Amino acid sequence: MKFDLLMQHSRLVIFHVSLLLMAILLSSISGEFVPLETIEWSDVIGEGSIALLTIFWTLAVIMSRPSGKVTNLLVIGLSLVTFSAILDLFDEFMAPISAVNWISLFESIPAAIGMLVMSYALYLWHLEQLALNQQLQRRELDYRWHQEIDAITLLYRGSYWKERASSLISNKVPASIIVIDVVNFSYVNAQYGIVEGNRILREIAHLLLMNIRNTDLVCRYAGDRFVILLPQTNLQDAFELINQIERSIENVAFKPSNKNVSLFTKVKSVAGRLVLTETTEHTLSKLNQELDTLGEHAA
Ligand SMILES: Nc1nc2c(ncn2[C@@H]2O[C@H](COP(=O)(O)OP(=O)(O)OP(=O)(O)O)[C@@H](O)[C@H]2O)c(=O)[nH]1
Repeated sequence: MKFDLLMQHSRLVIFHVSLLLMAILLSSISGEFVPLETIEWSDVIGEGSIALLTIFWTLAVIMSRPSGKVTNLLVIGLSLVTFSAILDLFDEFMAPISAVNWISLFESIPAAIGMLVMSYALYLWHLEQLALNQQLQRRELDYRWHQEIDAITLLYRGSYWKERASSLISNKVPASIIVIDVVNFSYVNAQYGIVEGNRILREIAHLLLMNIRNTDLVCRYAGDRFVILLPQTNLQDAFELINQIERSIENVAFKPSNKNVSLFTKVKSVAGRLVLTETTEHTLSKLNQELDTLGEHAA
């Protein structure tokens, strides 16, 4: 949960607190306190828990989600349910002072509307999640392991790649491998600083993702080195992909911030087969050695 999101959603916070206060105010002007011995404490615990939990869920939504329609609708729906829950709770402590218990009319209607609004919000959330899953597809092969995500490029780390490659070996799925290294990356760091270097690594990761298919997996291997797993792909297609990747990266003009310059980056790459009879470490180590001895494609 991020507390800065609480500030960013200040209007939603004000809306939720206002409804909460309005429910307390309405309850207090519509009735008078009943003697303690007539209170049903089991009802108080049940209804109080609902009120507290809806407040907690609202806070959780506000502190976890970015601004937008889904967040607004979730908070509006939850606030209406909280409103009804507070009226319901106070109902246990107060007896109506007028003949018509108009408060009870308010008890269920906001909750019903709130549930409808939340159902629509959850439907939109589902659509949003489908779009996010699509974006994630080329970042994860067939299962999610969030602690293995590299914070700079948001790609999975090499260990995840090895895990997925070993799984292909166990299932005897043929595959090709590409290892990519940014040429002269230490120059970028020295010239523009580590923060800009990180940004360029992130941009290169995006370009790599753009170049691969949904069935492929690209991971950050280490430093300025990336590794791609291409299931059911022959070596010729892997070399074709290398060509496309190298061309797409060398044609992009990166713009380091605060400098009016364009930075062109190059990568060098090698491709090989995933060998079903040896460990992924061994195959990768051979490809890394080949990459280290490779003459730079860059000028
Ligand atoms: N900004 C940034 N730099 C990193 C990160 N990890 C490694 N590096 C830098 O990447 C550079 C890698 O250096 P080298 O392995 O010599 O590679 P190179 O300078 O690209 O040289 P060649 O590969 O021979 O072309 C070093 O300067 C590291 O400091 C990182 O997470 N962020």
